[in-house]
Order: sequence, then structure tokens, then C-alpha cells
Amino acid sequence: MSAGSDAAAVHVAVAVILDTDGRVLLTRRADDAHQGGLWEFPGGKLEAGESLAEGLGRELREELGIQPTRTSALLEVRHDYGDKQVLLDVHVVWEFAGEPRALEGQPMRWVDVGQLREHAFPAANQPIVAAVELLSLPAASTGGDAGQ
Ligand SMILES: Nc1nc2c([nH]c(=O)n2[C@H]2C[C@H](O)[C@@H](COP(=O)(O)OP(=O)(O)OP(=O)(O)O)O2)c(=O)[nH]1
Ligand SMILES: [Mg+2]
Repeated sequence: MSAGSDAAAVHVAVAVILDTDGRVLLTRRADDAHQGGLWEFPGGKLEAGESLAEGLGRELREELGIQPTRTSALLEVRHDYGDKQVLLDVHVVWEFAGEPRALEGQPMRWVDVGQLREHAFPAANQPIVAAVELLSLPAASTGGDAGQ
């Protein structure tokens, strides 16, 4: 393998899961994991030969016991942590089947979009937080101007 190319990046399916009130589901990474102890959007590494949709569905089933039923691509984030390069392929999950449960014992919470910045995330997540803040969500979650 040649060093320093993007081909070395770990491809990660990441889900911004919303409930009907426009709140976002966060989980906290295990202390001993890469970027451990920080809050994250659920998801994980794609397996060989797996499509993004397959990987996203598998990770959400394994970690939370839910099945995404309506999704849309939000953004891709490339980030070099020094010890690891990641490509975060971020999708919004607008609707899902099942009730999320922390199946891996991870701390989990629903937060209003306005509370996202109160949480410590890995550095790669800053553009994700900014993109979520720009989504058109129920006014209650943004506290913003109701508009027309
Ligand atoms: N799921 C997720 N991963 C993130 C986020 N931000 C971020 O930098 N990452 C990084 C941390 C890890 O290096 C990588 C995700 O890998 P992971 O170890 O959680 O993958 P996984 O769920 O497949 O876990 P495992 O089976 O390998 O234990 O992406 C995020 O918001 N969500
Ligand atoms: Mg994971």
C-alpha cells in the first residue's frame, strides 16, 4: 500500500437519527475505543463488499436494534487523526422502525439540535454538527424564528 493516500481511510457509515420532535440521537464511545469517551452519531466501519445502505442498516441494527426506513445523504467528512484517517459518510435517518436501545451498553441520549454543542465530539464531527444545525427541523428543536 502506498502511504499518505486517501485509499487508507477507514470508510464509516454515520447516522444522524431524528425523532418526530426533531431531536437527535447521540451515543458515547467506549473509553478504550478510538476517540473514546466522546459523543458520536451512531454508526461504524463498512465491511468489505458492503454498500453504504447495507452498512448503515447493519450498524444501526447491531448498536440500537432499529431499521432505518427513510434516509438521505447529508455530507462526507474526511479527517486525519494522525493515528487513523477516516471517511465519514453521513446520512440523516428521518424515519426508522423499532425503538432505539443501547445494545452495546453505550450511554445514549436524545438531544435538541441546540444542545449538540454542549457535547464533546471527535474533531471530525464539527462539520456534521454545523450541517445538522442547518437542517429544516421542527421549530421547537431550534428555538428559532417560526417564519411564515
Ligand atoms: N460512528 C461514528 N464514528 C465516528 C464519528 N466521528 C468519528 O470521528 N468517528 C470515527 C471513530 C472511529 O475511528 C470510526 C468509527 O469506527 P468504530 O470503531 O466506531 O466502528 P464500529 O462501530 O464498526 O466498531 P467496531 O465494531 O470496530 O468496534 O469513525 C461519529 O460521529 N460516529
Ligand atoms: Mg460504532
